[in-house]
Amino acid sequence: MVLGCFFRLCTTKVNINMHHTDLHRLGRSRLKRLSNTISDKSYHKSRQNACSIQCQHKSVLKINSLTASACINFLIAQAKCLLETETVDQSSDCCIRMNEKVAELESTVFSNDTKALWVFAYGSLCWLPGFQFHKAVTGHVKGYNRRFWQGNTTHRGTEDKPGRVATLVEDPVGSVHGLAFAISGEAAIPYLSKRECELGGYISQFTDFHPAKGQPFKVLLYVATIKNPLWLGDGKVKDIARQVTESRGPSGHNVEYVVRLANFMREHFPEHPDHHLFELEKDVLAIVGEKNMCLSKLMGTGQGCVKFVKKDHSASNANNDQNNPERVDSFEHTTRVPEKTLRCSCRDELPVQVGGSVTSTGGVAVHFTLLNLGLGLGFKCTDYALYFFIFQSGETITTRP
Ligand SMILES: N[C@@H](CCC(=O)N[C@@H](CS)C(=O)NCC(=O)O)C(=O)O
Repeated sequence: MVLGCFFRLCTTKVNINMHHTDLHRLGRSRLKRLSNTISDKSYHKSRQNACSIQCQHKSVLKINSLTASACINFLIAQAKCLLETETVDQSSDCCIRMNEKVAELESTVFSNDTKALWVFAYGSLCWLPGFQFHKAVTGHVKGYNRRFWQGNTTHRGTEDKPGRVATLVEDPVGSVHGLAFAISGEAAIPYLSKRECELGGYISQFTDFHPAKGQPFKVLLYVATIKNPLWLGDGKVKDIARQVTESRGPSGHNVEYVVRLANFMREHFPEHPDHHLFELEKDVLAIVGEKNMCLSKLMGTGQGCVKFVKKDHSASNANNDQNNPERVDSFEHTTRVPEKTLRCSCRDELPVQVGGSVTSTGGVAVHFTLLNLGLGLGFKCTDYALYFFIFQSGETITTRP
């Protein structure tokens, strides 16, 4: 069965002609038969120097359609980024570079036991992911330190008064703790590309993630490097703190960003203090006090923020095959999911679970699990498609508030 997706890359924009219903139709058959090994079958240099890559599945793999669409959109984002940086007469190089991306993605997604595309969160993504995911685990990446050396004019600052947000700076002996999300759904990658790359100046790259328990696996991380126009670089922590207390953007005050991240790190990684972050938070709160600013106002309403709790695996671990240990320290959404959106969790709770959700791409889905099989019926407002899907037992289908 061919998972056909065809996208023509032109020098100015990327069009995708992906058959949504195909994805869901493919999702209807057992997910295991779904393949998304993507390899470029052919590319050609056209008059417009466009580079078109036809993707066709190469082998049967056990992954689900949500991951497939996340992967396809990741490739599209990569191709768009490549084309924007490559001069137009290098479209053949662009396609060769795309092949490398395809191979990297293939090894990344299929080398982990969840057959998912994982994203590492170390800044606002820890408390404001904003995209659909079906697993979240704690852990760390090596070779970096977290630093507030990236400027921001689209979320926590303005052009006149840029704020400061987190990025990773390379350090051979450094490590940064955070969350890895197994993302799902076609909206996740375009959302992250816009939020992180287009609006934030970050670039995406793969690195190894070391979960609290289990083998390392590849994650996609978004990092702002010295080359991006918003880079502010090193500075005295007190000066950075002053800048933070004077910056506010469309997503809220810069103080909220620092304090929420510090709270997240204290709660989930008490044994791995981030001294740069905690010193910055201390100086920020000192200035807030000196200037008699109202912290609760600076912290905003918390709309969209999520709080993670460690999932209690004791019950399910008891009857788990020791050879197939659950990834412990995994997290699950807590009750910050709005009332109208029920969570459907298929994990060993009741034999029958009914759930409803508004999907992140503007669809409405009713889903229920019967024993270990997840069935769902949904209507996607975006392309007026009625779709039916099944999902593997054990996945927690949650919808971002
Ligand atoms: N990529 C980092 C940093 C992401 C980040 O903080 N991005 C900022 C600036 S582009 C953002 O999205 N902020 C949203 C907000 O401040 O509410 C992460 O994994 O969390």
